Amino acid sequence: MAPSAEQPLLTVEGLTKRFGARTACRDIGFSLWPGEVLGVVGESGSGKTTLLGCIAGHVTPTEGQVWYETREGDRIDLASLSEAERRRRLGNDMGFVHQNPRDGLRLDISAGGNIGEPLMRAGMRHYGTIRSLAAEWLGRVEIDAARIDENPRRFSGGMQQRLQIARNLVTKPRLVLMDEPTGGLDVSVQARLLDLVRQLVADLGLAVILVTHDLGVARLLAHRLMVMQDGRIVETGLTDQVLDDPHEPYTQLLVSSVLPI
Ligand SMILES: Nc1ncnc2c1ncn2[C@@H]1O[C@H](COP(=O)(O)OP(=O)(O)OP(=O)(O)O)[C@@H](O)[C@H]1O
Repeated sequence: MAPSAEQPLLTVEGLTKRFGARTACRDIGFSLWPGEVLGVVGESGSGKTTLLGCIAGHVTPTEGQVWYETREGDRIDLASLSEAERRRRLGNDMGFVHQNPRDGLRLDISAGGNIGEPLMRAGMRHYGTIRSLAAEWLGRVEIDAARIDENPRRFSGGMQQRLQIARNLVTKPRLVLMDEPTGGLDVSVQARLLDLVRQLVADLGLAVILVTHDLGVARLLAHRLMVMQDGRIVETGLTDQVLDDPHEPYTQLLVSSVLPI
């Protein structure tokens, strides 16, 4: 179970996103508590990625608020902040793991550089400390620390994804957004990565919003599930409850694999 806390880390209220005549997200509202893993599932085009983008700041909502409880205890609306202000207030408190690791890594620098860069951005200056933290994090994501100076272009897809995760977690964010983190990988590589993610999330007490097509991934990682259809939340509840005893007809179809997700 997710640890309890007095205040939600994130509260989304009345979030709507329209692209011209198309409404990708409609009046979305939910809260996420520290240490909680929330899975977001639904068929293709249901608005999952748009919702994640609105929280991450990649997409500007048309209406609504994204309240965030900062480390200092302030409640700020991320939807109303400029990019610079968002960076200033949030710092490294929120990570984003892309489906394609190439979107979240720098392929022109070494593996160690990919982990060290966010530390330097956070103000760390001592080269020896940065390098030893990078080596430690390579080990934590099961990459041989001897490969610290290698370019990640030479890594397999699974290794690149693990490096992307290390780059995101090294600065100790409290919230990590994940968009299909195991999407492009072989089944055996997926299983190993899922184990690793599950362990890191538990060890670090991370809150996660996980967008996934894969209900198996959702079952393994998520404490709670939110089912989206046509931009709306149609069902939400504890993961086992939603998957084993879905109440809404749409969720029943989704769980019985009738829908093309
Ligand atoms: N930049 C955009 N411009 C116009 N329409 C968009 C844009 N981004 C998303 N949409 C539309 O918004 C709706 C929701 O898309 P979104 O990508 O959020 O769904 P999704 O559930 O993440 O789907 P998938 O699982 O296929 O990624 C879709 O109809 C999509 O075509």
